[in-house]
Amino acid sequence: MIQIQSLSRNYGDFKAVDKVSFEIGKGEVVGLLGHNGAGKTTIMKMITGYLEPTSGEIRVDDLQVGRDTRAIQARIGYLPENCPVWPEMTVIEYLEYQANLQGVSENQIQSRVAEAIRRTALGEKATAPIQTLSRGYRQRVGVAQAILHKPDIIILDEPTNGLDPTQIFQMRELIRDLAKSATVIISTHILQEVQAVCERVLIMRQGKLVVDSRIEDLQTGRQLRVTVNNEQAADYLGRVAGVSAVHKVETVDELSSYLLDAKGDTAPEVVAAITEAGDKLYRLHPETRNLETVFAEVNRGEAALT
Ligand SMILES: Nc1ncnc2c1ncn2[C@@H]1O[C@H](COP(=O)(O)OP(=O)(O)OP(=O)(O)O)[C@@H](O)[C@H]1O
Repeated sequence: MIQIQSLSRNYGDFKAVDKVSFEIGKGEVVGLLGHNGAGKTTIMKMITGYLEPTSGEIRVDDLQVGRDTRAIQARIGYLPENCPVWPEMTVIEYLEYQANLQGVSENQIQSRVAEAIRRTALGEKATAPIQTLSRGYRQRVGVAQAILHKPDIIILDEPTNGLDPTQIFQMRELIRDLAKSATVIISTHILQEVQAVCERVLIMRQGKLVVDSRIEDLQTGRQLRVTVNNEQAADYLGRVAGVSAVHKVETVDELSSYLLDAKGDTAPEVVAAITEAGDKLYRLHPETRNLETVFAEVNRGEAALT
């Protein structure tokens, strides 16, 4: 449904987004995860046609951003990072105004606004001026404006930013509800956000896409953590049968730790290789790879798309 091909955006010499490619299928709920400044907002602005790519291509089915930006925008509901809402308008006035801007026909505006208010549980605040709403309610108004035109793609930039735990819970419920009828992309720097609502994660680091995986695939991955008295042990650990990759974690007091991506139980072979190399084994234990450990790998600069 959405195809991103070698997408880049530079600001002067700085590469905010660097040759990113991915595809998102109809109905998927995808989390775009990365620390502040990783390039998430820049990607979302390019998909929604509000920012021009330096190079690369964005397609939505047979439409192309640039050539068919208007038609694509008609299919996308977008909650920007800092949702601009008019403080003096009431919720209903604002949503009617937005529905108008989004090209909803005059005779449908009332029913669309009513439906958006119902889905975002804004009923009791419908006639309140936006400036009197809490941040959680204002975020919901932002989501309500994004769904007025019944988009089949919903893009939410940091939807739970600044919300308290109850509001976060409510926003997640809302996102799950939206996901029943649309493809959803959520950008966040919060792991739990992705874990709570997404089935797939794209992890960005310094403008590059470094992980693209289904969450359940990440969680079944197994790793062995090994500590030996050799800083160069990665050379032979990588040759052990069943070990597909070696990530060096740290060297402390002349002891080096490595994480080995391993298929099945390779512990006996790893011990044999360490003995054969004449090194001393200080620690060896299995670790379950999950979103948290993968994100930590990414931020140590170890994970890379193969
Ligand atoms: N208009 C701009 N001019 C120059 N640099 C920019 C501009 N917009 C963004 N950047 C830079 O591009 C990089 C990516 O920014 P972006 O907002 O996409 O990151 P992000 O992952 O969404 O971060 P955050 O979680 O903080 O919103 C950052 O280093 C940012 O400073």
